Amino acid sequence: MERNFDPKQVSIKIDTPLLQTIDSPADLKRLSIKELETLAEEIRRVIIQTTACTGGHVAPNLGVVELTLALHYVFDAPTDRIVWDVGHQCYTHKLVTGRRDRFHTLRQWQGISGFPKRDESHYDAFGAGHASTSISAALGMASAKHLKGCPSRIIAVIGDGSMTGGMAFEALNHAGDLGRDLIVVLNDNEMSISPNVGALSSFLSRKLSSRTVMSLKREVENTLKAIPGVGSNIVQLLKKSEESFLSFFTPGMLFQALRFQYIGPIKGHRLDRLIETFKTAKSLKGPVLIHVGTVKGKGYEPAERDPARFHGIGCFDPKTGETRKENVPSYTAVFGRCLTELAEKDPRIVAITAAMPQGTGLDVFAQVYPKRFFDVGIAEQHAVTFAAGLAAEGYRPVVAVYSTFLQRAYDQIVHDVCLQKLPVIFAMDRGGLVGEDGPTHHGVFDMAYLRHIPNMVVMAPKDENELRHMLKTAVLQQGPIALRYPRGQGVGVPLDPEPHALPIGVAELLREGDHVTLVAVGAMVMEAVAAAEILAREGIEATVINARFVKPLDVHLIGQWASKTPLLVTVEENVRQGGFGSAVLEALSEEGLLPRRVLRLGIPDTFIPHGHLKKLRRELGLDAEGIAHSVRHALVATLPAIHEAPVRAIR
Ligand SMILES: Cc1ncc(C[n+]2csc(CCOP(=O)(O)OP(=O)(O)O)c2C)c(N)n1
Ligand SMILES: CC(=O)[C@@H](O)[C@H](O)COP(=O)(O)O
Ligand SMILES: [Mg+2]
Repeated sequence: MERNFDPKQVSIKIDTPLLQTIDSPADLKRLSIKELETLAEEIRRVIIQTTACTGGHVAPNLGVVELTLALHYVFDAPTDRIVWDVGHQCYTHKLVTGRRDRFHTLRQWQGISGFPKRDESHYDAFGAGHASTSISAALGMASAKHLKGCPSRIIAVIGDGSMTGGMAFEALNHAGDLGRDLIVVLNDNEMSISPNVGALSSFLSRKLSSRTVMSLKREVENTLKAIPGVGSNIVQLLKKSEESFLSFFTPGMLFQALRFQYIGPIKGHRLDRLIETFKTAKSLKGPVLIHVGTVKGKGYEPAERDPARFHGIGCFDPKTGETRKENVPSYTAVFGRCLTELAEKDPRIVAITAAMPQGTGLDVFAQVYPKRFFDVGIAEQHAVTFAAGLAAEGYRPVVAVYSTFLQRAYDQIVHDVCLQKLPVIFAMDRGGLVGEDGPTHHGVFDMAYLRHIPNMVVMAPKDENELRHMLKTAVLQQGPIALRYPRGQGVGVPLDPEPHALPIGVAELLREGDHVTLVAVGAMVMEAVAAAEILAREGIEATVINARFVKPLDVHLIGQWASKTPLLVTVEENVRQGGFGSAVLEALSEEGLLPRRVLRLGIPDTFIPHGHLKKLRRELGLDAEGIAHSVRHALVATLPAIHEAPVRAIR
C-alpha cells in the first residue's frame, strides 16, 4: 500500500556548483570529461528534485543526460539544429541552454514548457509533443540549409519507440534518397512508454534468435558465394566471427539499406565514447545514423526499476518514488475495467492501443484477454485502419487512444471507417484540457473533427458511471461511434451494478429554470450544474441539459428549452469553432428554433498553454464560477442588479 505522499512537503535544495557556471552550451565546451560527468550527476539531481514537485517525464530525461551534454559539447547550437522527437526528453537541453534558473517553473502555468518550444528559446529548433516527427523536420531543415548553401549540421534525436511510427520511416526513406547531410541519433532504451513492441524493436535490440541468425547466415553465404570473384572474399570476412556477422546483419543493415551510414550501437552513458562518435559523425557527408544504447531512468533507482511508471508521473517523493494515492478512480481505470467486463460476454470485442496500454487503461484488458489485445506501436493511423479490418470481419474493435493522438488518423477515420460504416469504437481518453502537458496534448479538437463525418456518432459522458453506459451503447452500435472523456479522476459517483445502453441522440434534463438554459457536454456538465447552483443563490434560475450526444443532437429537448428561456448557453471543453455549440446553433437554426440570445462557452481560437487543469479552466471561464459569470454578464441587461466579476486573461 502506498503512503499518501504530500508534494507540498518537498522543497528544492540542490547544490549544483558546476551547473551554476553553465549559461549556454559554449560553457560546456571548456569542461573536461571528468567535469562533464560531475555535471551529469548534478543535472540528474535537479531533474529528480524538480519533477518531484512539478511532475514530468522523469525516466526519459534521466536516460539522455550524457547524450544531451555530448551533443551540445560537439555541435554548435543554435547554429547547428538539434531536433528532439516527442520532446519529452529535453530537460537537460533546457538546463544548459539558458533556462536553468527558470527550471523550477517546469510545466507550471506561465513557466517553461515540458517540451521544446520555438517561442521559448532559439535553442529549441522545432516544437514537439507528438512522436515520430523529428526526422521529417530535420530533413526539411537540412534541405533548406542545402538550398541556402549554409554549412551548419542538423541532428534529429529519436527514441526506439518513436521509430515505430510510420512517419519516421517515410522520412528515412526520403533522406536516403536526397542524400543531404543529416545526423539521426537513435536513442534505444528498448522502451516506448511500456516495453517497445514490434519486429523492428527486436531487430534493433539484436534479439534475433540464434536459429534466425544461423539460417540468415547460411542464406547470405550461399548468395555471396555465387558472385564470381568477390563473393568468397566477403564470405571469409564474415566468417571471422559471429560478432562481425551480427554487426553486419543486425541494426546497421536496415539503415544501410536506406542509404544511411550506420554507427553503433554505442554506450549512451559514456561521455568519452559519445563525444568521440559525434565528432566522427560531424565529419561525415550524407545521412548518418548513430545508434545509442541508454537506460531509461538511469541513475534513479525507482525509475530504473519501473521506467513505465516514471515515463510521465505526477508529484512524487524523491526519496522513495511514491506518489499520492487518489481515492476516486480515474475515467481511464473505469473504462479499462468496464471494457474487460463487457468483453467477457461479447467475444467480438477486441482492443487496440497505439503504444499506450497503461495510459488508456487497456493493460487490464490485455492481462485478461492477451489474444484479443493489440499494441501496434506509435502508429495511430495503422491502428484505425487495422481496426477497420477487424470490424469488416465481424469484430467490435475498440481503439483506445488519447484524443490528441487520434488527430493523426483523420483520413483513416473518414476513408477506412466511416465511409464503409464499419462498427469501430473510438474510446478517446484525455478529451478536453489535459493540464501540464499543454497545447500539444490538449484534446480540444475532437468534437469538431468528428461531428461532421457522415455515419459517425459522438458522445461524451458527464461522469464515470455514464462512461460505462456509453461504452455499452458503443458495443451495440452498428456503425462508427466515438466516446470522449477527460484525463484524471472521475467525479466520484457510485457505479451502477450493470452498464446499460443509452438511446442514441437523447439528452438528459438535469434541472429546470426560467432565466437561462445551460446545455453542457462531457466534463462541463458538472461545472454547469455547479454554476446553476451559484446562480440560484442569486435568484437566477437555470435549466441544465446534459447533451450526452454531440451527434446526433437532441434538437427536440434543446429546442424546447431554448424557446422557453431568454438565454441559451452551450458549454464544452472543446474548440468553439465548429464544436458542440456550433452544432447546437446549426441544428436550432435549421429547425427555426434559434432563441434571441445564444452564448457559446468553450475553447477560443487560440492554443491553450500548459498549467494546472483547474487554473486553465478558471482562466478560460470554464469552471462553475466562470460559467456563472458569463451567464450574469449576458443577463445583465435584463437583470441590472447583478454585478460583473472581473473578466479573465485568456478568454
Ligand atoms: C503520436 C503520438 N502517439 C503517442 C504518444 C505518446 N508517447 C509519448 S512518448 C512515447 C514513447 C516514446 O518512446 P521512445 O521514443 O522510445 O522514447 P523514450 O521515452 O523511451 O525515451 C509515447 C508512446 C505521442 N507522444 N505521440
Ligand atoms: C509525452 C507523451 O506524449 C506522453 O508521455 C504523455 O505526456 C502522457 O500523458 P498522460 O500523463 O496524460 O498519460
Ligand atoms: Mg525508448
